[in-house]
Amino acid sequence: MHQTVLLREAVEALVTAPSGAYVDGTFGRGGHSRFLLDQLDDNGHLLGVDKDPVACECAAQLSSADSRFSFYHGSFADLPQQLQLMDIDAFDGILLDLGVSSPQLDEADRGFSFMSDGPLDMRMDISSGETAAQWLSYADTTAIAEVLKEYGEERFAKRIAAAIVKAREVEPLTTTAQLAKVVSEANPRWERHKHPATRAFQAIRIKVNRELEDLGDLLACSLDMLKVGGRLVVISFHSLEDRMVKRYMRDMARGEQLPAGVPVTDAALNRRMKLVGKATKASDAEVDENVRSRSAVMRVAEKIA
Ligand SMILES: C[S@@+](CC[C@H](N)C(=O)[O-])C[C@H]1O[C@@H](n2cnc3c(N)ncnc32)[C@H](O)[C@@H]1O
Repeated sequence: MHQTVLLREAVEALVTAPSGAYVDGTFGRGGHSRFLLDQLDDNGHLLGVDKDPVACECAAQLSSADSRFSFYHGSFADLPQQLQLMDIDAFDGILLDLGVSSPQLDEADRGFSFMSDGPLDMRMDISSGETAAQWLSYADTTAIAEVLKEYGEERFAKRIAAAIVKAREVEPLTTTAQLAKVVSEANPRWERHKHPATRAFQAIRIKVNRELEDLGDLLACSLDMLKVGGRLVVISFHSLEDRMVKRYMRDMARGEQLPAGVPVTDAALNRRMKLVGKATKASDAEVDENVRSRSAVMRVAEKIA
């Protein structure tokens, strides 16, 4: 089961008009979406989005029960095209609760987990794209090491990448248990409370699902998709995502990203967003109930011009 993180905090920050049009870009099992629909009146609308086919099935039940809800199976990076298909010009709010859901991690068949054995897949959308096993079957040591370093902040990236390439020369890496073993044996650093394959699995998952590219694409077009007064609410679970969100919101709020030649003193005129509150973390009570919420950081910005 997926326990929704920062449920009330995120929805309350997002909804400014009960008859508005909103997006839940990471529908998952619909925890945020259901509570969000409770805040909308009969004229409100919510578009759910998720790459995961299981999320799709869950969303189908919700759309048949509630005509204010519709769903798109695909990436939130495709939102501009989805907006064009709707009879509105812009959204009142966009919510992202990034990363993977607990059912994705818990089901061995999805291949996300080093804790249980399954096929080495790791795709959120199992209907398209390359699996982790496919990528690891041909990527060279440098490419693997770059991913481990950049997306997993893994200090021993080169050593682990070399071990992966050596292991696949003996037999193809097709299961999560094989990968976890190779990585663990090559990793000299065993951190307390952290499996030695945690960083490598996170990195490969981010690569396979193009997670940071999708987030970058969404951020780049989010302003154009929001009404003035509309809000962007993002919950991140690791520093790479949070850094991107923080920088984007900060730059928009400072009026940076000026066209070439515009004096910096005009930056204020170029402000496009204002920050709403400070970064929010889960309360101690929520962390006690749901340990996954420990690393969540929520940031909110509102379009002002
Ligand atoms: C943390 S879960 C969201 C849980 C949800 N808020 C709930 O309460 O049930 C993240 C979800 O986002 C989806 N996801 C991640 N990146 C995505 C992307 N770029 N486009 C669409 N869905 C994405 C994943 O498949 C997963 O189902």
